[in-house]
Amino acid sequence: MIITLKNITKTYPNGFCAIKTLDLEVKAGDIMGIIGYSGAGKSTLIRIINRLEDPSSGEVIVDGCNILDLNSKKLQKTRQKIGMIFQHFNLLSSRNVFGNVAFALEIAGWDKQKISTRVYELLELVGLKEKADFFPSQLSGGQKQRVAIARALANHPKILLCDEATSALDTKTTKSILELLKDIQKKFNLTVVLITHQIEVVKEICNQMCVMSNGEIIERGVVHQVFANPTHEVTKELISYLPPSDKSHILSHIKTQNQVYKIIFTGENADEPLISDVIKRFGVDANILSGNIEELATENVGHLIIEFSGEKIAQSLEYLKQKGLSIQKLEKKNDL
Ligand SMILES: Nc1ncnc2c1ncn2[C@@H]1O[C@H](COP(=O)(O)OP(=O)(O)OP(=O)(O)O)[C@@H](O)[C@H]1O
Repeated sequence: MIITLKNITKTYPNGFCAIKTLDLEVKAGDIMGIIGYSGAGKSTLIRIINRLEDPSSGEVIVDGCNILDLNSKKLQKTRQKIGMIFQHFNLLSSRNVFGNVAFALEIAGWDKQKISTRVYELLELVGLKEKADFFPSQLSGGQKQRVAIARALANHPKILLCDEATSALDTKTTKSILELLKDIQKKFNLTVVLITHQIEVVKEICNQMCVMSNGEIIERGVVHQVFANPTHEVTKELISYLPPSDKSHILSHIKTQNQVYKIIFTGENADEPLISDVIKRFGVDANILSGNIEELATENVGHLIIEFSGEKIAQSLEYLKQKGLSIQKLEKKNDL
């Protein structure tokens, strides 16, 4: 294990207990997602891993060393092996992109020439070589996070801690930052620990996950196993917020045969077994490719994407239309 937390507790000076006895193990090369609602204790936990926060009791073993035993000089050295990125990027506004990344190397005592080579190497890695002279105020959120990632990687860390790294970003930028994190994890065999309140972040890049609630880990395991069989109510609720799944498999059906339809039903006809009805009546086959129900403020709206086969598809569709369902044939990507 590259990170082991044993019997950790944390009570803040005001007497608030943010972490009640907690154990955590992270294997080298894992991408561990720690998810939970606001106030669960996630930030406190991740900050304990690099001792930005000291626990009230317990042990923090990073790469074989109990970091609670280290004096400040040795701790600083160890921290170079643990990069960190934050929700609000924490860049120095008075320094340009180059200067922000160089800062981590200056502190670590690198010589000037080596700093320059390394900074450009890092900016290349995060796709920002052309922006070396820009100041943080001239960058988008996604670009700022790329600078922060470059800075976090400067000293060749073994571990990268991400504190809500995508929470301030829009969906598309979030995706690109998660892609970048995935790539660099692979490239450098990094161990990544990320905290988030967004379940899609865990789904997108983590292989291991822990769910936190009220200062405790209430569920943990391999991501696909927890998703397949969540046991705790909080986990079930978090997973229920996942947006509808990836559409690539539907696209492959659209390409290979053109009897794919989107069927939309609203509140009043949602409860009738209309699909099994048409299968029986018209002898068609219906392969359900996706389905979801959105609970809107006024009414529930359901979408089914179905691939039909059989002789009487036209009659089946006519029947469903008469029952009040809206039907749209899917012929290309943009129809989805
Ligand atoms: N310095 C502090 N002093 C007292 N209480 C604190 C301190 N920092 C955090 N807390 C409390 O500890 C609890 C856990 O906070 P923490 O920030 O770790 O949770 P979180 O899961 O990261 O939530 P969020 O996503 O909102 O930051 C919260 O109730 C918070 O108010």
